[in-house]
Amino acid sequence: MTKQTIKQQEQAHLDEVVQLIQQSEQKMEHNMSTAKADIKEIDRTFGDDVHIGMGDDSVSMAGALSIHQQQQMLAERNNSWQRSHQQLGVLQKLEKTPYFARLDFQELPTGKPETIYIGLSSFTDQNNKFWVYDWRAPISSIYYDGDLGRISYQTPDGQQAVDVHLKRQFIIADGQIQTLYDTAETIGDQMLLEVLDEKASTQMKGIVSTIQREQNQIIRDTESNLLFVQGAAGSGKTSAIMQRIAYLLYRYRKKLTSGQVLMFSPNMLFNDYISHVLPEMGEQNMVQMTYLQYVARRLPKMRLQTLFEQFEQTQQRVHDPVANLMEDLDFFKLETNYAKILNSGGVYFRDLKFKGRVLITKEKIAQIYYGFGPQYKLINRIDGTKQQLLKLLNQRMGQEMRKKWVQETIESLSSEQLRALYDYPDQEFTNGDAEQRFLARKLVQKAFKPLIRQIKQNNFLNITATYQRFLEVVPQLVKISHYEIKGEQWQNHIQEFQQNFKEHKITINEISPYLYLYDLLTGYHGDSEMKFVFIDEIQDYTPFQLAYLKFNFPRARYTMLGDLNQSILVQNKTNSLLKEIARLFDAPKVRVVQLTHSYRSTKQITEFTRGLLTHGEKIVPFDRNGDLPNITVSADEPAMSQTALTQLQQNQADGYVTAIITKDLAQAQAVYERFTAAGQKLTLIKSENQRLANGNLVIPAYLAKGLEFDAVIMWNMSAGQFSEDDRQLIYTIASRAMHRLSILATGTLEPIIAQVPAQLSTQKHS
Ligand SMILES: Nc1ncnc2c1ncn2[C@@H]1O[C@H](COP(=O)(O)OP(=O)(O)OP(=O)(O)O)[C@@H](O)[C@H]1O
Repeated sequence: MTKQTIKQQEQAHLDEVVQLIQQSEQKMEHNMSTAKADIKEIDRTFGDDVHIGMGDDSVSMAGALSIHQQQQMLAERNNSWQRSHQQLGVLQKLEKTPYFARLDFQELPTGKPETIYIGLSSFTDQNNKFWVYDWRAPISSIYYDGDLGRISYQTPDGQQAVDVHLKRQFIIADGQIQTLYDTAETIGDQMLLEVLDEKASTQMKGIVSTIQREQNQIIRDTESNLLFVQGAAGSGKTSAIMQRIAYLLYRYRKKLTSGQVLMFSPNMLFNDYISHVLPEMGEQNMVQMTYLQYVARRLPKMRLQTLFEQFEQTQQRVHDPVANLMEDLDFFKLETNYAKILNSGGVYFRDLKFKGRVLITKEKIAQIYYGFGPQYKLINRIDGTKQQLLKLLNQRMGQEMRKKWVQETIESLSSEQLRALYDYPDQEFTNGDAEQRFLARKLVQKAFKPLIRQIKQNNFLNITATYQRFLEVVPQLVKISHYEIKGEQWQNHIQEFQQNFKEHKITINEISPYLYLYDLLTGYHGDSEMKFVFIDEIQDYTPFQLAYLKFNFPRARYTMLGDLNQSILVQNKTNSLLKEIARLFDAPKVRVVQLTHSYRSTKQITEFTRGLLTHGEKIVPFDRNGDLPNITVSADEPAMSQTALTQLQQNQADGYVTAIITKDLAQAQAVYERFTAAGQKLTLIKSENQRLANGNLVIPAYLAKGLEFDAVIMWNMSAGQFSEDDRQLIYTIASRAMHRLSILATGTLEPIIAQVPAQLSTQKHS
């Protein structure tokens, strides 16, 4: 059959499917309008009935019954409307692109030949005939996993073998087949090439139709408790986890809600970037947060270091042994063990005060807390203390009732306020004294309420003093010299913590151990509702933070993704990170997947960026061609600006949107000002709270994390700007470019860039 005839036949099939989808849409619209009319009708009758029932100030029995029935009907109709509305949304998407692949196969050993089509979601007609299969259905996995021939796939009843005869891919737009490929007849992946050649946008794209085999393992993994994905820049880690979430929501659809899936992402800008992917696939978004947000909301009165400050600090910090210790898994363990010591001493308390007076002293509280026997755990101790304190408070009630303020308050109350204190109107008392006592008790009870709340919320614990004490004894618990920390350095650290605390500030390194100690003391066991936790850009987390997350979501299965070549916030530690994390999980349930292919950039850009790394051998570029990266070394800054401007205009003429990426915010700001003064329109991205704008941007490196752009201009890659520790930062910046990469410098080029083999780029001076 000629390609043309095949296309005609496929178009005829597509037309049939589109028509059926349209019929289904009409049915949904009809359902919606009936539901709407019913709702209106019920509303009207509902109103009438209430009116009838209101005759004697209370609703009659008959009225009440029908109201109840009608409310139920109303809810049912509303649900029906909602359901149809949602299904209509899916159908409307499906109508434009009903499917992207066709498979012809035969179940082995004795099945009949079958043909199925695969799309974003399934579509069945009135007779329950499947016209389109959801890409997440078990059978669809043969599209992603296999070539032609014999292959088996996992069904709910076990493995099923099939013989695949045909695997056809389609690009369909608005119900028309643009192109189709039979994968056996193409070299490389044509469809992938077409998709990757497209322009970047401010929203991440779904990759359902071109998921690669190595990515599919990640998406469909249901066995691992820790799935650790190491992948080069642009290898589709983030894309794959978005698909994985959609897959899990489908696979466990009755048991898992999107609220039980949590994703930690590098910054909020990135959250915005990926926020459309799941809704596009007809699923709700998971819960999304940054680590900073997660910990900061536990201490709302403290000011936590921002991402910006954290980045600037990492830049300045050459080698900080104190931070190295505090970021370590050993420190987490040390703290865990310290909790045992706290059973015999070391917990500090606060006085419980009432109207400026100390009602229960901290010494008294300590006596209660440590009065429980050694068999008590911290959680029992705190519970026991709470109970005793509440009891004590109750005993103090009698004393308090005799205080002058009580009598004075009673006298000052209006008769209305007094009435509000009685249990019921016209309450009777044996005599005036009894009434006075009753009122006094009521008043004191009311006044004690905040105190009771404080007790229940553990406010009698002095967590800061307890934490500080912990820091003080650290040198007795561990040889800090092993971490190259001098006694004096540790003392300085404690003072810094104290000083910060006075100013209501806390650093990112301190907040996790601080909260962990609080959790240990109060017996918090974490949120066991969360079923799946995803952590993107894992290389920017410390082992301590990861251990703390694991503690917070003890029943969750974890997917962690990262590129150990791209760590920009944590230095020196990345190689041991995986080993350290794996120690937190059961070895048989840990799976490590390496993604080696890089899809984002052209072959030329990937080969160049690979050259920036000392261990970049494992990165395999996708065979998509473009210009060699161009490097221009200018004599001075004005010349560099001019080169940037010319490049920007060239990119624009070629239809590429450009991001100028700078080392830090100050430089981004300077570029922005200079370009705006020269009349060039540019958006400055200076905070993660911003939205990504369309058009050309200037953005500091730490905010460009995880994003991608048609063209990237790396600003000021001059010698002296960076240190050897910044190799990963430079790699991260360069690997944001999809189609074109330009590198600018003044004077001498940064050595890390200069050592990349000369044939991988073009170079000139200006
Ligand atoms: N299977 C695929 N089909 C089509 N496009 C893909 C596929 N895999 C990755 N891509 C594209 O490659 C680009 C990079 O993907 P993604 O951002 O997920 O990579 P990443 O590994 O998270 O990168 P980084 O670590 O550099 O941020 C995106 O444009 C994505 O759409």
